Amino acid sequence: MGVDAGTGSGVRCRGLSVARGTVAVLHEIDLEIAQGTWVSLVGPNGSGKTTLLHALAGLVPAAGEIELAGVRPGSSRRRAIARAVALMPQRPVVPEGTTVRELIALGRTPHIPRFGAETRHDRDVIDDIIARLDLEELASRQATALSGGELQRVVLARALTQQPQVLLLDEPTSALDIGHQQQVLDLVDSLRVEADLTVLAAMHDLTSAAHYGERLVLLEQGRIVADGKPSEVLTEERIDAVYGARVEILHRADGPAVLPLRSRGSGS
Ligand SMILES: Nc1ncnc2c1ncn2[C@@H]1O[C@H](COP(=O)(O)OP(=O)(O)OP(=O)(O)O)[C@@H](O)[C@H]1O
Repeated sequence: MGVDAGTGSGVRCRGLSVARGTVAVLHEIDLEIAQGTWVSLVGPNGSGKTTLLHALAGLVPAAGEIELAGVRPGSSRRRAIARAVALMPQRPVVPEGTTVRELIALGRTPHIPRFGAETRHDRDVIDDIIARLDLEELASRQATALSGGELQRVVLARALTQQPQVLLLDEPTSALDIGHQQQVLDLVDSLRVEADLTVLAAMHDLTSAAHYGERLVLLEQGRIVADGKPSEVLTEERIDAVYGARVEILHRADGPAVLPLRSRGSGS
């Protein structure tokens, strides 16, 4: 069965399954994301969020049909995939001896012809993203000497200079303070609007996931167990059943907020 035409620059997968060794990690995932939409991917530790993002990016072998922005990770050329799709990994690999600017500039690689050099346009894209993430003061530093939160913003900058049509984010704010969390999520959202970018972001903070994603996809043990508007997916009963967590959902105008509750009898 082929993937239907017409995903535009969105994401579509059908029957996506991934096995690690003999263990099935993702089971027949069907997912369709319209171009320009932000979908937040949530689920407990080990539910398969990273594996799904890596399978969509073509980094792990997967069975099933996958198409992102018109490319198929299993059969398209690496360069074509890299022009269409950027992944911000949870655990970035930083080459020794690389400055922050050099690391960010790597995002332009798929746009620079082989044996070619950075053009004025490439430099403008890099400078714009560096400015929008307030990274100017870090630009000449060694990337290996950054704090966890600084590195996370630099790795996002690299993904953004790639100017992808689909952006896959793996817990993009896990190391960031609350101010930088807002800065990063607001920047991604404004780029989504400006460039009609499609965003799939694995996030543990359910409130942020609900406020930025117009849709939430909830994974549990490698299967999608809920997919819909944040207010539909995030119920107290479901969070208890899937995460084993007691929470209160606060219904706010800009989306549900998830308040963890201290268990009765804990503390003094
Ligand atoms: N290379 C691997 N070899 C064996 N098992 C793996 C491998 N990579 C992932 N897994 C297993 O696959 C399952 C899904 O892992 P994955 O990292 O996708 O989950 P996750 O939802 O991103 O988790 P977290 O929220 O903890 O980051 C886990 O049980 C994990 O141990």
